[in-house]
Amino acid sequence: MTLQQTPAGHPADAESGREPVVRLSGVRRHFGQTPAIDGVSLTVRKGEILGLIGRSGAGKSTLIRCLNGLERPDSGSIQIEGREITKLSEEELQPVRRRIGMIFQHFNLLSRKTVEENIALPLKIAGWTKEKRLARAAELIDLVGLSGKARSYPSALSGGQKQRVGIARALAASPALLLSDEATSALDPETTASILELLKDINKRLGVTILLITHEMEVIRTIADRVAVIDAGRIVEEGPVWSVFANPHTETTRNMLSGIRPNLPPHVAARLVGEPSGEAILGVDLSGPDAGNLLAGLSAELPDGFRLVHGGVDHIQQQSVARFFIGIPPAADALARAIAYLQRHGAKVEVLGHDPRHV
Ligand SMILES: Nc1ncnc2c1ncn2[C@@H]1O[C@H](COP(=O)(O)OP(=O)(O)OP(=O)(O)O)[C@@H](O)[C@H]1O
Repeated sequence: MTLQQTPAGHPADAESGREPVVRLSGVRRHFGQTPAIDGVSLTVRKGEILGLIGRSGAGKSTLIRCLNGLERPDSGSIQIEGREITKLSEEELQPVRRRIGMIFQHFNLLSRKTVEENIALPLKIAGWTKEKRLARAAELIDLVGLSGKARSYPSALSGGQKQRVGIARALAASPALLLSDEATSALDPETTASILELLKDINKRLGVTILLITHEMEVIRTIADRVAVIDAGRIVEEGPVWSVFANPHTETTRNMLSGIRPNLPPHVAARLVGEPSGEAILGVDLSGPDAGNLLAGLSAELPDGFRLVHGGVDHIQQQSVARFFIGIPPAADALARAIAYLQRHGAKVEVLGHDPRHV
């Protein structure tokens, strides 16, 4: 069994003590026979970053539209800061929408307005005076690292800078929730990293709650506290990011993780056979403080040693998450000893087959 420890002081510890900003319960939305959202229950708590990940067509956009009242669910409950929104009129929805700041994949900036005007726009709509709007915009321009760009137009900005304007605009009216809809999907890896760092920094410094919708696990890995996986309109898995990475329970999650989690190299997998012939190839998963020392201990346990085929130790939310593929030589009791040792240390072990090339 893989250890399921929660690191001391991690946000997940305090989760139950924090009030929900968003609470969905049994939300359904069908389009004809197609269930876009099929009974989703999900809570985003104050101050956390929840990553919602799913493939194209999984139901992410429909969920966002239900959250900001653009779409009404067929059934179920949606609460924003404790207020049920599913039955509200258009007019009653306005103040609720102002509690949600949104950032978009293509930034949605007004090209004829300057950076400060774009940022101040939600405040103009909310009735702030010009003086207050510009003071708030100046504060936010500094916060998102765009000092000196107040009078620039979007066309003079890079993609990353445009998204910084989008973030500042979303934060202008101090929303309860920042809803990020594929906000880094149009950016290169380096710019993505800097935008995610900014979001994390804002979350830490201002305590802003973030719901991050993405189809990229790397985004979740970089900044989320918890992850929920959506597939065909249902939440199929949910938990602290390190825990879901260490021990994904569903095929959907494993597929979404496949690009960033070590896998047995295909050329090795192709030559594995079932009958004991040559090295036994083991898949080993372990998370927690022992993960980094596991192989050193195994080598002391096996007089003929073993072969590291692939894998390593990852560090997610200050947790060590190890995933190795190792070859155990076909010596007398080596396989049984290796499995006993690994399981004694809490690792999840799977015999994947035998490699006749290594005898
Ligand atoms: N207005 C609509 N009319 C009919 N079907 C719809 C409508 N909106 C969404 N759907 C269907 O609902 C399902 C979920 O779609 P949705 O757009 O919410 O997924 P998604 O996860 O956001 O996908 P993507 O990442 O590609 O935007 C899909 O099968 C889609 O075809």
